[in-house]
Amino acid sequence: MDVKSTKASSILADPSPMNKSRLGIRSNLLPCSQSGPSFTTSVPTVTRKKPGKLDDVRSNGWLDAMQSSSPPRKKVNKDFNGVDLVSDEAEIAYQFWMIRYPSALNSFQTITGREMNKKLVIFLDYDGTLSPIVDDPDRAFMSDDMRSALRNVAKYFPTAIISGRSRNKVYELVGLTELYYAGSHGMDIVFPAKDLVPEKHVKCVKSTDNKGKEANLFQPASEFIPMINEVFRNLVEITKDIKGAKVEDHKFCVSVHYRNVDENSWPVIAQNVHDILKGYPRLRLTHGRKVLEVRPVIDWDKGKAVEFLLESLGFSNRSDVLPIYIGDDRTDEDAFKVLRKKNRGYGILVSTVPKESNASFSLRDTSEVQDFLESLVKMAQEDDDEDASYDTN
Ligand SMILES: O=P(O)(O)OC[C@H]1O[C@H](O[C@H]2O[C@H](CO)[C@@H](O)[C@H](O)[C@H]2O)[C@H](O)[C@@H](O)[C@@H]1O
Repeated sequence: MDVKSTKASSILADPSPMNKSRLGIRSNLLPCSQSGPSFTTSVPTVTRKKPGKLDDVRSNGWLDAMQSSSPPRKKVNKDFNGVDLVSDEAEIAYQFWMIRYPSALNSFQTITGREMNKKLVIFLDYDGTLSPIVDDPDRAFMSDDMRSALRNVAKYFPTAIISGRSRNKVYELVGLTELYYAGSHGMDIVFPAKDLVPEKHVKCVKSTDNKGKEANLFQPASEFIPMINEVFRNLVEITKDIKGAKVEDHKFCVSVHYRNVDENSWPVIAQNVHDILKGYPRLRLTHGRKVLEVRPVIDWDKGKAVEFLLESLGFSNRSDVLPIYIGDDRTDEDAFKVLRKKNRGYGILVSTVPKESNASFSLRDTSEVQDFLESLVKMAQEDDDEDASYDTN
């Protein structure tokens, strides 16, 4: 489906990178924060079990990153009738922030640039983008309406999901065979056998896709599977007495959730993960939304996965292709950066609160993501109708 495009000006304020060497600690134990949050809060006060024991995670920034890893709950006041009012100040701050990251809904024509005949390629994150953030990661379901919007989008545009979850898990949650899936932050990609294997990535092997058709499988971190299995078991063991902690095995990476852990125990959970990682110099830590993510030290992330998919679908270096990436998490910043750096396509950040990002536009929440996807479908249908009426005239 062809659409047409213009370039929008976009505004970015990059956060200053953390001075890692100043901290004098090993780089794999540092938070890999692509876009440090601008609204950090202080480290929680805890009663130390062992004096000095938690100094590692205090000094290396993990606790600050954990504190700011997900939007705080909105401050709600009551009006005279007891009706909830979200703080005006928060809304004003959000409106100001939107000057820098305009709503993708209000900027729809600019993004899709209908007059330039560009082919859109849609990339989406899963959690927080297609499904709302919930306490239990196993219950992060997509609504039927969202699924239907996604199915329709995929009818018109090549559409891929790039998730931190394992590829099987994200497919299980989405359940649409018509999409491309990249799991484990892009370290597990399946794409149709007819598509191109990017030359520099000879590691592809033959496999089958979700329809049982022949496909190519790209797993750049396959040698890490035994190590990830081992670290998963160690993390399960070390966190088993921390109430609310949950460890997920994503095949090429491991997630340690602390959303349901009492905040006073966050330093303990961080220190435990830190202690385990000391034994694995080839693994590193990144921060997601109330989750610590352990993954291999390889030069691969969601940004690289976007480039890989564009190349394998034959869309690389094509000026008539416009990639759009929608995501809510710090790991999505790698994808936003790729699009921004190459000055092609647009990153759209999903956020209910102001935060620094390499994205160019914003959407407030999953319901706005759904609206955006439905608008894409409507636009594509209108273009089809236009073409049909042109043909019959
Ligand atoms: O890249 P994504 O598809 O966004 O995956 C990132 C992580 O998402 C999941 O965790 C997040 O969503 C959960 C469900 O809403 C929530 O409970 C958790 O606090 C969030 O961090 C998933 O469980 C993780 O393994 C992914 O790494």
